[in-house]
Amino acid sequence: MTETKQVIEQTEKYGANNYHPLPIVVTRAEGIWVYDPEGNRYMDMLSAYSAVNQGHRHPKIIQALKDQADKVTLTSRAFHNDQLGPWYEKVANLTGKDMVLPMNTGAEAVETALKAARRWAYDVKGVADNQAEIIACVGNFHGRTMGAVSLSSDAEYKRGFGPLLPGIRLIPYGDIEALKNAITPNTAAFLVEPIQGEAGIIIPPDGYLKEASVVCKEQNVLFIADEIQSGLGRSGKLFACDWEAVVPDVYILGKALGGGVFPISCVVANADVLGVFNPGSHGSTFGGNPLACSVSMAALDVLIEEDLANRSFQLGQYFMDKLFTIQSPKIKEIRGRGLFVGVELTEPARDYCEKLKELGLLCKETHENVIRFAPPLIITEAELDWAFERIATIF
Ligand SMILES: Cc1ncc(COP(=O)(O)O)c(CNc2cccc(C(=O)O)c2)c1O
Repeated sequence: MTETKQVIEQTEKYGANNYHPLPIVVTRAEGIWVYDPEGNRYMDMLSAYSAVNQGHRHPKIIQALKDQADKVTLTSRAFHNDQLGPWYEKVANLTGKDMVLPMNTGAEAVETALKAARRWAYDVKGVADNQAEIIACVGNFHGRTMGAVSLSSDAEYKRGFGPLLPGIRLIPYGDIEALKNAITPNTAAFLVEPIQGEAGIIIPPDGYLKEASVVCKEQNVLFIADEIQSGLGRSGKLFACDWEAVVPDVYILGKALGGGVFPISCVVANADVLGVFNPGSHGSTFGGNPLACSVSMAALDVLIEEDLANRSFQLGQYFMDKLFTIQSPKIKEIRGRGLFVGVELTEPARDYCEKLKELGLLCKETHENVIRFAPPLIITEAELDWAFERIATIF
C-alpha cells in the first residue's frame, strides 16, 4: 500500500467528516508546486483558497518565521510585544485607515466586524438597543462560526446549528435597488464580498460597489468589505474594492495576510468605528502575537516588493484570454478578475478536477459546477501555459 493510501486511511479513520478532499496527500510544497509522498508533483491552482498568494514557503516569509521563533512567539495582549506596533502601522498605511484589530482566522475577523458594527450602531448611530440589523448578500461566504453562518443563504451551512443570530437581512448580490429597500433606520452595516469567492467567483455588475458605498454613506450605514479571499492582490488589484476605487468603511482581511505560513486576520477601519471597543470588550489569546505579526509583515513586503497585484492583473488577463479559446459545450461561462478565475460548467465540476489532478494540476470545484483557478500570484506565463495545455486537454 502506498504512503498516500496509508495517510488517507488514517485521516479517514480518526478525522471528523467535515471535508471531501481530493485523494491526494501533500507532503512538501515550494512556490506553485506541491509534492505527494510518492514524489509526484502537482501545480497548486487553489492556493489554499487564496491564502498562498505569495507562493508556498516563500523564503522571505519562512525566514521571518524562523527569526521570530528564536525570539518570542506569544505574550498574550496582557503585555505589549515589539512586532505588533510595526505591523499595525504597515496595515494602516496599506489600507489608508487609522485603526486595526488583529485576530487569527477569517471568521474571527468577520465576527469582530459584526460586533464592531452592532456596537457602532448603538453607541454612534443611535439605534435602539438590540435592534441593530446587518445586511448581507445571497451566496455569501463569511466563515463557519455562528455569526458568520447566520449570515449565510446556504441551508447546509446552517442546518442543525440554530438558533442563529437575529437581525440579519439577505439581499440578492449585485442588486442596488434591493440594498436601498433593505436599509432601515436600524441598519448598522452592509457586509459584502467585492467578488464572491465560494459562490463561484461572482463578479458584481460594473458600478455596483461604488453605488453601494454611496447608498451606505447617504444612509449612515457602514460599508464592510470582506476581502479575506478577494484581497491582497488576488483580484489583480491590492483590494478587489480598488476595481471601482471604493474605500470601504471597514476592511476584513485574512488568508494571504499571513502568506500561507501563519494564521492572522484583522479588521481595519477608522477610529469612529473601531474606537467602540474598550478594554475587556473583545480579544483573542493569539490575536496580534509577535510570530503572526512578523510573518505578516514579511508577507505584505513580498506582496508589494514583487508587485503581486499587478502580476495577478497581467497574468489573469493572459490566462483568461487563453481559456476563452477553448471551444467546449461543457463550458457555460469563464469569468474572473486577475488570477481569481472561475470556469462555470454545464455539469458538476468534480470529475474535471479529478481528471486535472491526474494530469498534475490541483484545483477544486466550488458550488458544484464551477472550477476555480487561483494559483499563487508568483506564477509565470510559461507555467500558465503548462496549466492551460492540461485544461484544454480535458475539454
Ligand atoms: C470571503 C471569506 N470570508 C471569510 C472566510 C473565513 O475564513 P477562515 O476560513 O480563515 O475562518 C473565508 C474562507 N474561505 C474559505 C473558502 C473555502 C473553504 C474554506 C474552509 O473553511 O475550508 C474557507 C472567505 O473566503
